[in-house]
Amino acid sequence: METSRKHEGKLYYADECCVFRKTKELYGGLSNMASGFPLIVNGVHILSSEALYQACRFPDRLDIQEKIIKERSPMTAKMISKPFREHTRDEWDSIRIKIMRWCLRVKLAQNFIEFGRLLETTQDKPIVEDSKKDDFWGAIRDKENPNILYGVNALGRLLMELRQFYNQNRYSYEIFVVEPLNIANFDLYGHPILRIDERLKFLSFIKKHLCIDENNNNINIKNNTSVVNKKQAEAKVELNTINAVSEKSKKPKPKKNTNTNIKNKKIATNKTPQLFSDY
Ligand SMILES: Nc1nc(O)c(N)c(N[C@@H]2O[C@H](COP(=O)(O)O)[C@@H](O)[C@H]2O)n1
Repeated sequence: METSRKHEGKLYYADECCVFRKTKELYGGLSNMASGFPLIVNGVHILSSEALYQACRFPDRLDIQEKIIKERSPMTAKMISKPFREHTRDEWDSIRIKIMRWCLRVKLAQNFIEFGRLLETTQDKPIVEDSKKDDFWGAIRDKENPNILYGVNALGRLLMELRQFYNQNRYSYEIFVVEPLNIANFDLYGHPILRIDERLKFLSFIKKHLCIDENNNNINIKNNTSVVNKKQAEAKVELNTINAVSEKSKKPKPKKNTNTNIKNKKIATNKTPQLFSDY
């Protein structure tokens, strides 16, 4: 159970990580606050993973779920839930990581090209949500050295876990089929949340963007302008640009850990296991 363990904070060097705060920044799409990654659960259209996560707090309150889901802005969806926090389901703190992991899996299954591409651009670097005051979901900048962030970074860690899952299971059944969580009252609008199965949708997406010549069994990408192809080309250009920029901006590392507040904190690098696999 999450509550029985203390989550360990980690120290991150921003210049070695993929950091996101604002949704319009390079890695902003990793934030639950990002729009452009719509979801459908039990046939209900939900505009962001934030709205889905917040709605999961209130399985017994259809009215609150509806208020959250009908909000256009993800941030407002979170804010609108605040006055109702006392109605949050009882065991929330012990299941919120599981719920967030599930929300991210749905985001990937239903936005495979866009979100997968974004995960790819993070290579194998630590992913960190740069937060002003939330050192559980994100990590907070050190006042003396803003290159240093410290926090549990739960969202960043779940995204790294998802990236690993994506790299190991790309185009597989597991990516496109997301089972509901095995917890009581995992409900939306009074009905149990059902399995999400995006296989047919993804297949028809692929078919739409391929020319299938059934006479000689050839499969061609339409005029080289298929969405998949174009996105992959764009991702390559973007990655090259990121690499070029980070090569250019290689500068001597700032002095590390001179600040006594952070001296004994664990430093996270891309070699540090930082997943939540046991939850
Ligand atoms: N207040 C706020 N502003 C942002 O810009 C954020 N990215 C977040 N963090 C996100 O809030 C969600 C969790 O909220 P609660 O645990 O219900 O407070 C989660 O998506 C964080 O990533 N918060």
